[in-house]
Amino acid sequence: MEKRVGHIVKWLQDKVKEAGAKGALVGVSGGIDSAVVAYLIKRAFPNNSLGVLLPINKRVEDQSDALAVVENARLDYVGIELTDAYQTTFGAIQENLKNKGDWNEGNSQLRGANLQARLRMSTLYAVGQNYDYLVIGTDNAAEDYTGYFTKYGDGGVDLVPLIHMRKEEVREMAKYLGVTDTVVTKKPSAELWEGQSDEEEMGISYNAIDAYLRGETINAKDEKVLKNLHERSEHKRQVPDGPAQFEEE
Ligand SMILES: Nc1ncnc2c1ncn2[C@@H]1O[C@H](COP(=O)(O)OP(=O)(O)OC[C@H]2O[C@@H]([n+]3cccc(C(=O)O)c3)[C@H](O)[C@@H]2O)[C@@H](O)[C@H]1O
Ligand SMILES: Nc1ncnc2c1ncn2[C@@H]1O[C@H](COP(=O)(O)OP(=O)(O)OP(=O)(O)O)[C@@H](O)[C@H]1O
Ligand SMILES: [Mg+2]
Repeated sequence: MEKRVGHIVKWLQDKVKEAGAKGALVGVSGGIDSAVVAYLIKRAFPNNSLGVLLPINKRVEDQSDALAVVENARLDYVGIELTDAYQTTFGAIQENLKNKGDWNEGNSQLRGANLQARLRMSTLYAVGQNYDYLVIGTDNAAEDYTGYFTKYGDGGVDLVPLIHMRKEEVREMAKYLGVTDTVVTKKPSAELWEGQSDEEEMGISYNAIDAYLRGETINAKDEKVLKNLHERSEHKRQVPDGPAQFEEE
């Protein structure tokens, strides 16, 4: 495991150097993926790394798991509450679309959730440029394959060090790095709404996704769910499409 950690750490150092940047930052949620990245950037850039706590509808001091992560990783950090920014922006969208008679209540929870992820992304870039740090993403292989992330939200980052790691491998690396049991064993959640659970929302378990990514056969129902998630999210793994170059006849 030390070699695998070293491989990613060296890669992070090379990429940051190549970009002419000074270091790296990550949004720390209190979940396992960002905890692993927090430890990795601390190793790669001991004096030029930052954890950013971005609570929405919560106080920084109430993000106890995220605070424990940065403290245990000895990672410098800053907390920025985005509750007002979120409520003002989503409130203005709602008010204006309602006045226009076009407000769609149907998927408003999901739209609000995606706005939260994108406000976090915008904040991370603004903080990153302050320090000349790159923004490090936390997407793992399972999230990438299923498209379980917000396009240009938590998916809007400069580097993705965990992208080839299954959830089980992230867990193993977390234990190795010294991430606390509370974080390692916590049920994966985007925490974009009360009671949200990755596995319930996706309709498939990380164990089944990991098994598929290991090349094993999974049951037909899981395979169908997975195939559907993967196909529907293909656009998130591509650069935006454009028409073919127009040629005058
Ligand atoms: N074929 C296509 N070609 C080009 N663009 C296409 C498209 N289909 C949709 N789109 C665009 O993509 C948008 C939909 O994608 P997107 O905005 O990502 O939204 P969507 O995939 O609907 O939702 C994001 C999912 O990721 C989950 N999530 C988000 C953030 C963090 C985490 C976490 O684990 O922490 C999880 C969230 O709970 C939700 O299930 C559409 O509104 C449209 O603009
Ligand atoms: N409150 C928050 N403060 C800062 N960053 C956040 C916050 N919530 C989410 N993020 C960012 O969004 C990323 C995506 O969330 P995601 O839930 O997939 O990862 P995680 O919370 O680290 O792990 P898990 O998937 O096990 O919950 C996080 O890793 C983190 O970088
Ligand atoms: Mg989470």
